[in-house]
Parts: sequence; structure tokens; C-alpha cells
Amino acid sequence: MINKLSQGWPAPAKLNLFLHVNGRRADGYHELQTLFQFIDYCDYLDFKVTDTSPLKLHSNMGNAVADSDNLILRAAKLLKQISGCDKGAEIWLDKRLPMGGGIGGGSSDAATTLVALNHLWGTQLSKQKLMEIGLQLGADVPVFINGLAAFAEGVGEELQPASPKEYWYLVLIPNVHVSTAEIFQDPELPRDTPKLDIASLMNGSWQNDCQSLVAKRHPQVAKTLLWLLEYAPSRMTGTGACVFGEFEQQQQALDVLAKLPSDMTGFVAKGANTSSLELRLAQL
Ligand SMILES: C[C@](O)(CO)[C@H](O)COP(=O)(O)OP(=O)(O)OC[C@H]1O[C@@H](n2ccc(N)nc2=O)[C@H](O)[C@@H]1O
Ligand SMILES: Nc1ncnc2c1ncn2[C@@H]1O[C@H](COP(=O)(O)OP(=O)(O)OP(=O)(O)O)[C@@H](O)[C@H]1O
Repeated sequence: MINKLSQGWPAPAKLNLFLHVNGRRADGYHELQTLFQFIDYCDYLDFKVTDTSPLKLHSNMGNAVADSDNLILRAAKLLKQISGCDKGAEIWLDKRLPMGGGIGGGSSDAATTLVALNHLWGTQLSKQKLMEIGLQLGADVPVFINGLAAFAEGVGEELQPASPKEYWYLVLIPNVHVSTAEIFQDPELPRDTPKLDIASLMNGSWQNDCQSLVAKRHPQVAKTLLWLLEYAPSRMTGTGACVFGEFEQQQQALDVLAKLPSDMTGFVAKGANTSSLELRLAQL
């Protein structure tokens, strides 16, 4: 059972406003160019520091992820190992973000764990060091630790600050789990988009190179995207399954949400170039 403490630490979702796949490296990972923006839709974590070393996680995720695989416990363990900290922690997770949706919930939980425990344990590692540790857990973890919207290259860890317009988004959640690894292993994934300079990318038309393939493999994604495109410029985020449409006004997004067929689910959220985690840190 989750017994939330007084004030939680947010773990916000991200959108990939565009995602280009430029090539494959020898280690199997892909070279990407992508634009990350946060949204104000979050998981929440709470932490209680203990004097002895065990780590314990309470969550409302059910059996979805074994403790040994959970990025929260993996992040906490790694921070303990690297910092030599002998304290422990009890951690509560209020999971709200859909899993396997391409909005980065697992990576964001890991980032929030590293940032919060670094503060609460007094381990005092720099943001840069936390980002290095985060990268060992997933390609998307560093941007969540950095907390600022960013243009990213490499496998997603070479970050340059960016300030895309903070639209209101209607995010739809097709009822399928898309495996990131499976999409990146698919022989039909296009991997040859030329690398462009940041200015051309920011001013060009934004696309997701994984979208056609995911729509082909998962008809539910294709159907959801087609529905949303009737109302707004819309794309997939990450390797899916979630798709998002952009709106100038919150009410426009809410009006479309109200029309959603009963077999679809979604939520409205605001784009944020500074993450809610970064804002929480600034309050300390
Ligand atoms: C596609 C994105 O969501 C864009 O934001 C991310 O790059 C994915 O980041 P992530 O979920 O943190 O990914 P990881 O957990 O590091 O990797 C999952 C799997 O995706 C593949 N992968 C991931 C990132 C990348 N640049 N190239 C890849 O080929 C790898 O096969 C890896 O086994
Ligand atoms: N705390 C966690 N929350 C969610 N997933 C977790 C967590 N810990 C481990 N995982 C594993 O990570 C997988 C991907 O989860 P996540 O919700 O981050 O997907 P995603 O939104 O598609 O991420 P990305 O866009 O980074 O690929 C899950 O299917 C699950 O097996």
C-alpha cells in the first residue's frame, strides 16, 4: 500500500517533439537527433532516509516490474555504490504515467530518485556526475536530471538547451505496449536521416522516424494518430505508443479530449521547458 508522505518529488513525462534516426553504432545503439520537452504530467515519489542501508520501494505498480528491474531501486543502488553512502531509504511511488508509452516514465523516475537522494543523503554529487550515472540506466535519464528542454544528439545524452514553444498537448495512450528495444531492432526501421545542424532542425518540419514503423506494427497506434490528426498537428513521441496533438489553448485540447471515443484514453498537459523536478529543486 502507498502511504504518501507530505510533499512528493515530481517525475515528469517528456515528449520527443521530433525524433530522427541517423544511424546505428557498433554497440547496437542508435545515433539520434531529437528535441525533448517536458510536460506537467508526472509520477510522484516520496523518500524517507533511514540510518541503515536497505532500500525499500512501495508503489501502486502492482507486479508490473520486479524490484530488481525497477529503475528507481537500480538508481538508488547505483548512487549508494558510487558515493559510498551508508544510509538507506524507504521510497514511495505514485505511478501515473503510462508505461511503455514513449513518455519516459521509467527514466524520469530514475532521474528523480538520483536527484532527490543526492540531496537527502547529502552525497553532493554534481549534476554532471548524476547525468553520467543516469546514462548507465537509460539513454533518456540525463535529460530528466538536467531538467531543461533540450536538443539531443548521440544516443540522446549530448544535450543543448532549447526553447520550443510551450504548447498545450492532448496526449493519447493507445492500448498497446511498444518495446523500445524491439523497434530499434526492427529491420524496417529507417536509419538514414541525414544529420542536420540545430538551426535547420528547429526551423524545419518536425517528424518522428519511428512513427510509420510503429503504426504498421501496431494498428491501434495508427488508428489513434489518424483520429487525432483530424483536430491538430500530431505525432508520436519516442518509440510510441503515445501520440500528441498540439494546441494554442488549453480549452481547445480539452474540447477534443471530450470527443474521445470510448475505446481511447488520454490527458491534457502543458509543455514545459523547465521541468517540475527542476522547479522543485529550486524551492529547497
Ligand atoms: C527513443 C527514446 O525514447 C527517445 O527519447 C530514447 O532514446 C529511448 O531511451 P530509453 O528508454 O532510456 O532507452 P534505453 O533503456 O537506454 O534503451 C532501450 C533499448 O532501445 C535501444 N536504443 C535506445 C536508445 C538509442 N539511442 N538507441 C537504441 O538503439 C537499445 O536497443 C536499448 O536496448
Ligand atoms: N519505475 C519504472 N516505471 C516504469 N517502467 C519501469 C520502471 N522501472 C523499470 N521499468 C521498465 O522500463 C520499461 C519502459 O518504461 P517507460 O515507462 O519508461 O517506457 P517509455 O515511456 O516507453 O520510455 P522511453 O520513452 O524512455 O522509451 C517498462 O516496460 C518497465 O519494464
